[in-house]
Amino acid sequence: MTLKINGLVGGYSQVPVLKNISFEVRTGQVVGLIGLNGAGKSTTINHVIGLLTPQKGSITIDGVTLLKDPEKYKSKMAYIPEIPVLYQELTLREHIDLTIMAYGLNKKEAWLRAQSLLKTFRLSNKLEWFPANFSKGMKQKVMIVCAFLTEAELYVIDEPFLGLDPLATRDLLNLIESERRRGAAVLMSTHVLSTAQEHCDYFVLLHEGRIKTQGTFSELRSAYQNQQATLTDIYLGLTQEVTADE
Ligand SMILES: Nc1ncnc2c1ncn2[C@@H]1O[C@H](COP(=O)(O)OP(=O)(O)OP(=O)(O)O)[C@@H](O)[C@H]1O
Repeated sequence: MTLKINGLVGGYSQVPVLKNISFEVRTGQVVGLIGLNGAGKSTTINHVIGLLTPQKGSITIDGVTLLKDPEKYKSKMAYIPEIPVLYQELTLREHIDLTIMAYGLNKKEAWLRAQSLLKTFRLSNKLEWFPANFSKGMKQKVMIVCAFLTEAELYVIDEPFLGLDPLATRDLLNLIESERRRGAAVLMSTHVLSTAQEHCDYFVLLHEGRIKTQGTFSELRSAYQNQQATLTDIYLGLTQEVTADE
């Protein structure tokens, strides 16, 4: 699987927030989309999931655009939004059934995976609960369970660690790693740079809708001319550089 973003110009109505964005996410890769507030991370993700249409450039999954074959494009992807979106009138069990139906999964196999995910995220005894009864973190865990039970080829995760407790953060990171080993690709935006440094193997640093730099951590360190630099050092260095430029 290859997600290819090529020369993307995009954004909202007439305002092109993103200016010529190009990067790729391949099978077995965890790519971190890093940037300051308002850099364009969520806008990029909204283009990838098809909420926004490119003004210029293209986004393809294995050569297919959303326009050309929406079913094929979307079936390869599972998305976890920054703010959980759940159906108030559906129980946790019904959310899982709905996901199984929407992705055309084998019900028995998918429920086996769901049971294991529910156990991991300590939700096994809450199958009959409605979203109104869940805390913010629990809602996020429901989104995680539903996304990961699909065994997607590509996971798109917007700010995955906000609102998760340390135990759930660790469990999500373990899950991402095991899915990566299975052959899935992950694109995630995050501000938690220490975690990104440890768990992503490629980084795209956005600033004001442009890619400031991209590469593996060792490539970023080389470009920054400091082999001891942390991702936070590089990020802050980039910010200062940008501020100084202005
Ligand atoms: N619905 C919208 N309509 C118009 N402009 C928007 C909309 N959403 C975001 N923007 C603008 O697009 C730019 C990029 O925003 P985006 O949400 O992609 O940033 P981000 O990197 O995800 O930031 P954060 O870390 O704060 O979530 C900002 O200038 C923002 O004001």
